[in-house]
Amino acid sequence: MPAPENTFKSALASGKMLYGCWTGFADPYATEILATAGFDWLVIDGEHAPNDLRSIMAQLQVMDGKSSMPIVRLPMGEAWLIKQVLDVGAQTLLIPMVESAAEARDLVRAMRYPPEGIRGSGAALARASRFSDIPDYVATANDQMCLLVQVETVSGIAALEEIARVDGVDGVFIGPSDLAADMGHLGDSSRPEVQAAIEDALSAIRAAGKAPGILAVDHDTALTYRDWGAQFLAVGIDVVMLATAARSLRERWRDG
Ligand SMILES: O=C(O)C(=O)C[C@H](O)[C@@H](O)CO
Repeated sequence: MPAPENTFKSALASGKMLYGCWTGFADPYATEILATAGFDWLVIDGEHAPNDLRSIMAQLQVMDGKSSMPIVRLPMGEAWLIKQVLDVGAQTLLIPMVESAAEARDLVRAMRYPPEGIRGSGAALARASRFSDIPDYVATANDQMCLLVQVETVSGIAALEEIARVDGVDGVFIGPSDLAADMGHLGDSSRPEVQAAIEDALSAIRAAGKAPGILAVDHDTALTYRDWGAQFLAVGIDVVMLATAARSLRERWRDG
């Protein structure tokens, strides 16, 4: 029995449009609710949400068997972190702040067992192998790994084509907030020069034969990014949805 199919990787390769949502509560109960909404994918955010290895694992557990496919974002692309999160069952990783093809190649190797890579072989006790219930897990896991790199700095954009063409990079996510910040427009990704950079980047990723991804919580902006070629498109953040709805409800009763 081989390693479980990475259905997100398969869907990405099919070219299908995939709509996603960010999860930031770092709680399996909230993620389980979100997984009933019908999104194609959910990001379990280990960069900007208070997640740790156990909370990431708990969210992977509640997503098992759901139609929404999990993507785990790590705070940085460190090999030891990648080893741990793959062993608890992640198959698709989103790694922020990638700025060179060399970094991307290192990430590909960190996600794969030898000889293709350096992933430590501890599958015997790992959730990923169903605790050794998948006897040929180590022999088949590499093919199910899906790497999404985030390009979100001026340096990263300059190296975008080389990064996208790295064998083993399945998709490139453009981070509008961090890119705007690095371009000198902290907090404002709507600036024309930032938008131009995003449009060119999404096009270049497609030209390299890889899947472009991005996030936009504003509906019209998300439509624009889809028109510009985004294939895995995040259209919401759970924390923002709750906070916005709660404040709006209270405002409706402000004057009784
Ligand atoms: O730079 C960005 O934009 C992203 O990487 C997405 C954000 O990190 C996401 O957390 C929403 O703010």
